[in-house]
Amino acid sequence: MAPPTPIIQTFETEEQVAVALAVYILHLSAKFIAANGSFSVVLSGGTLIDTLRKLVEPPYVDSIEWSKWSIFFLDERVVPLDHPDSNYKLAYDGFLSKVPIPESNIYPIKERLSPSDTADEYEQRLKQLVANNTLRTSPNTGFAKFDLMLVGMGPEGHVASLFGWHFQRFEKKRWVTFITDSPKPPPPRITFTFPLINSASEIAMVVTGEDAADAVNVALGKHASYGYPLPVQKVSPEGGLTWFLDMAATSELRKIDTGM
Ligand SMILES: O=C(O)[C@H](O)[C@@H](O)[C@H](O)[C@H](O)COP(=O)(O)O
Repeated sequence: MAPPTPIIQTFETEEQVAVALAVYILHLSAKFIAANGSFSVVLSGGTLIDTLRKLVEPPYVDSIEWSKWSIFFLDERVVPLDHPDSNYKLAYDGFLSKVPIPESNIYPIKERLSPSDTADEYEQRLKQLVANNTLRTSPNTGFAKFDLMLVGMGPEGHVASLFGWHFQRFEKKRWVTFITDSPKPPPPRITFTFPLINSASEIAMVVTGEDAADAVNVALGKHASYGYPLPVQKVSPEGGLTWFLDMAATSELRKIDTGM
């Protein structure tokens, strides 16, 4: 079955993106908790965590059943969890420390393993969570089916730690893989693979700021089907895909094509 058509939402400012994202997450949280009694959320690092700031403020923060949430990491830098480069630390300081999600529902990487062992261990943990019905499975792919992934994009179109000319983006079998030469520092990371990402129920692509404008133009502009796809163009979940963009991120997309 063809994936559903993406919904593209553009807002004047990043502040408006933050509000719209909070409303979207609030609705999905209520919907999945009503249906399944739980809500599994996967976080990217980067500016996304700051764009989640409205969710931890009234009225949103008080309308969410945080005890039903579980938190996973789309990609993670292989550093201790209290290291300034850690996505867990970024998420904890900016988001997780401000909401009552039970600690046992938060799934950071295991520290002090090699990148390869860190990826293996995280993948095994996800498989155990599927086996004990904490996570659901996609009947189509056999991969875990997360309720919501919140995905950022780098200026050259990477998502998670899946970069343009690095082989990890082609992985078909693994759920979680590793990279030791990430072009975005720090080099050692683990990352969800595309088959796992695209098994999700809902993905929000949250992209703000002028640095992203060229890649947004490639991904969503009229030449999107030309040439070799950026990693972001391979985000195509079974469920819904919603883009949250500010005007700065769409500045190239909105330029009138004069043919010159
Ligand atoms: O660990 C990471 O670096 C992130 O998970 C990465 O994939 C991020 O989401 C993008 O690079 C966008 O980052 P910005 O929002 O900071 O541009």
